[in-house]
Amino acid sequence: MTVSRKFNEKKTVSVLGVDFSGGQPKAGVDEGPFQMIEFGILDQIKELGWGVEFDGSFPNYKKLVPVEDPDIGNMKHPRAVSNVTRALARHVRDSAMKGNFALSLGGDHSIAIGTVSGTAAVHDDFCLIWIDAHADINPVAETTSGNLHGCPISFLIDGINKSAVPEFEWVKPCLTPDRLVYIGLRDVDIPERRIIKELGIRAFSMHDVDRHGIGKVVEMALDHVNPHRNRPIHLSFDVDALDPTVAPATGTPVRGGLSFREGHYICEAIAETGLLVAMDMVEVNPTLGSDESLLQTVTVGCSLVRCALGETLL
Ligand SMILES: NC(=[NH2+])NCCC[C@H](N)C(=O)O
Ligand SMILES: [Mn+2]
Ligand SMILES: [Mn+2]
Repeated sequence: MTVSRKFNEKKTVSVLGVDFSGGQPKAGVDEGPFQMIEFGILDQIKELGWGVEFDGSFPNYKKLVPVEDPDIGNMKHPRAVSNVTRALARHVRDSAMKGNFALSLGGDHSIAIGTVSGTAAVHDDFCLIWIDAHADINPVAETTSGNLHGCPISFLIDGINKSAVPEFEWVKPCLTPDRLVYIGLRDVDIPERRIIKELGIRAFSMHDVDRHGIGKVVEMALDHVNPHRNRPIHLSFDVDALDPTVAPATGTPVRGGLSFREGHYICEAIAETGLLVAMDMVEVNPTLGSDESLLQTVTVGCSLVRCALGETLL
């Protein structure tokens, strides 16, 4: 049975700028939200007919980064990631509670520990659509890089991290494997492959995009996580899902990614469902590469957000 539910009736976006880079080693990704705001994302959202709630003094996440933060096992900056994502989870939850669309501008992808937890606190039957070159589901005991932006989903699904990390005890597993789907994968680590297989997580790699075309892939992805089109959707978009020729300014680029149109198509098709309640736009690193590649990447990040808010729907 298809239950019709209405989201976003308020048509208001809470914009959360997450100036955080501690989930990976390259400085600059914390500048992502400033750049997108400078580029005019707030006015662009208003022009689409949405109200915008934005706390201009957002560069507060950095303040939550402790001075001393030694590794725990292989994990780098664990307390910083925990503190920031914990605060962010509350902000996203409070926004969702008000009936707002929660737009989180990163920052590296570790912030999804917080954004997804925040969505889950209000929309317990949500599904998660993860657009990325990477699977970001490394168990913290098995990450070889130790960078927590490669691990966020391992905290969100019960049983992936075998032993509890006290610093992250606040994170409640809030997602089931059947409510997660990936699109764009092409650089997946060995432990990640095992988990995807073991848990039966549906993953559409670039190979699948080539084979079926993006239209069919998005349809299959939605049929899987949202068969009755009644679950609220959280979209977590890592800009490195796009091909590096389209989005060069990012910390872990991987060749052979989504085209400009494929990336935008995903956002448009999800917007069309009317079920999108939250979005993350992450891994935009304006300090990597030339001025031109910075502008290109910030521009594409903003236009993906606009498409997810319905810009290109007639
Ligand atoms: N959000 C990202 N860009 N993640 C990249 C992760 C790369 C690699 N799998 C790692 O765990 O280190
Ligand atoms: Mn990635
Ligand atoms: Mn990612």
